[in-house]
Amino acid sequence: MADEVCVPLITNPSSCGKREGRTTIGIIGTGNYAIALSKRLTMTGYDVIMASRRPQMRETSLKFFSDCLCGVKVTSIPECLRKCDLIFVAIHMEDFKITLGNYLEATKDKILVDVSNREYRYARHSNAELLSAVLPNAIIVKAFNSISAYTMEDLATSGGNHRVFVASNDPTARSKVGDLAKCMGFQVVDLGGLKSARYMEDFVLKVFSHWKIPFFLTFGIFNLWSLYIVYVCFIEKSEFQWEQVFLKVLNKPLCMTAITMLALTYLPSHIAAIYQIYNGTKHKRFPRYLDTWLKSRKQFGLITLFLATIHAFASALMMSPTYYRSWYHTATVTLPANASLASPLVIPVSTSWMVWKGEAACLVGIIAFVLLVIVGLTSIPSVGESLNWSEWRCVHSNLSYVVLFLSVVHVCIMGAPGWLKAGPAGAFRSITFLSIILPLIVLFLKFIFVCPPLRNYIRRIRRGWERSTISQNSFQSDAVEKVTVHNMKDKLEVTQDVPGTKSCCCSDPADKRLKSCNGCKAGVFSVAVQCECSSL
Ligand SMILES: NC(=O)C1=CN([C@@H]2O[C@H](COP(=O)(O)OP(=O)(O)OC[C@H]3O[C@@H](n4cnc5c(N)ncnc54)[C@H](OP(=O)(O)O)[C@@H]3O)[C@@H](O)[C@H]2O)C=CC1
Ligand SMILES: [Fe+3]
Repeated sequence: MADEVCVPLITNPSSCGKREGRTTIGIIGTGNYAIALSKRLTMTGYDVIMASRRPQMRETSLKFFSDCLCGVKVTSIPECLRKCDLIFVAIHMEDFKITLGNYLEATKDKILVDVSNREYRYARHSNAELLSAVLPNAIIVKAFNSISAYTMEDLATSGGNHRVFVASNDPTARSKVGDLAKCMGFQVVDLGGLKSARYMEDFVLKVFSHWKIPFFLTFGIFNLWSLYIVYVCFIEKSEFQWEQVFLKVLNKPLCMTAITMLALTYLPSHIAAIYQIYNGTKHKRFPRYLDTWLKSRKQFGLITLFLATIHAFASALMMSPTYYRSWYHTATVTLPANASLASPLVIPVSTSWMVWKGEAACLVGIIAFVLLVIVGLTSIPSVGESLNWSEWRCVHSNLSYVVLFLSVVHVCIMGAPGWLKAGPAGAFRSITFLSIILPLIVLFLKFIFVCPPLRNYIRRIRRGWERSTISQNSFQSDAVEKVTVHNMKDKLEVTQDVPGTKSCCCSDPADKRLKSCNGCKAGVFSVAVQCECSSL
């Protein structure tokens, strides 16, 4: 942070009014955002001039409403533009032309910071570009639009987003505003030219953008499991009463959806690994679906936690021999023979003692749930930031698989006795068995990828090693053979004057990666031959 930019904070309120020699920042507008900005700038140690269309009237009302604006002057817009070189434009986009359109000369070479937001997404031009068109002589910087007035005013306690994106076509102005934002206590992200303002304005209008796909997928999976469970429990077996649908029956698809979502949280990283092994590089982009899936893993995990929590509460509420008969011991009550009973009547009665199955399923379920909560807690930014990289990796790469494994064990304990009774045909159709297929695939992939040959191979790829580079190097180091390669549309022209087998290389102009060439078989290539290139 440059010293000349970052002026000291005001620690003594009596220094208000004695601020000679300090940078003065202008703010056009006297609304909520302008007030919040002026408070933060004043707290940071800047002098502030607010500009209003009716300065006298606004000065009185501002003094009346806010006692924190000591020393902030309210002037007319032309005076503010004359006195300040850096001015925030804290008015609505619709008012740019009508309020500022006449100040073409006054804004010449002034840095105007546009903080405005739009009401709708996907506008053809950003507000900042519009301001730039209204005031072509000014240097427009887009910044602070993602910071609410509340966060701006009370940075220490609001807990909001503290990242300020900055965009401008003028790099000096961009860094000046960036320095100012840093002095105000924000983290700065430089987004380059003013075109980025479109993204900045769109970004604040997105509503739970990362949650849509995970939410709809969860909804779909939950409905599929529910339909299957309703079919099995009500149509096929008539096992339950309709009045049990709210807790006992819905608890099953909740559990199944939770374990499926947990598996889907970890599956994309394995698919990514398969892609990287197939491509022999980490520098090739993943397909769009995988990219989105990888970015949504946190949402998948949090949805799992949400479903698992409901499942845990619902199960705890129903924990009785009435609901889970097979989890409890049964005792027998024998009625002696009498006039109406020829022989003694033996009636089985459930006791409140659990059998091993109930106790084991509860224990494993509780451990899995608590560990899942721990994994979920580390996805809270403040908790995650307190972990170092190894700790974070340990939680998300190892502990989370322990959760998946324990969840599978939990389901197996509940389902296995039934599978044995039902035989292979019945077991394959059971709800418990079907729900662990995907988690087992994920655990199997994890096992494969932690085994040394593949683990080392993926590690090399992720550290930048490329399979095609190696084949190129070995090809180039073979100095005896004279091979000339002409890269033309996936075709290779080879001239070779040494007999024997030669695997040659060519590059694919489309993806700029080297590929192996299968066309060069054994033989003497005394004339140029053409061969097709294919991926390794
Ligand atoms: N509030 C917030 O949390 C955030 C706001 N922003 C952006 O900051 C800007 C200001 O927002 P906010 O302070 O909440 O809005 P307000 O409605 O509270 O204030 C707008 C101000 O614009 C001034 N103004 C200038 N020209 C006109 C005009 N022609 N018609 C009406 N008013 C005019 C007015 O001041 P006067 O009458 O003294 O001239 C008025 O006080 C907006 O572009 C908004 O998108 C960005 C991020 C967060
Ligand atoms: Fe369970």
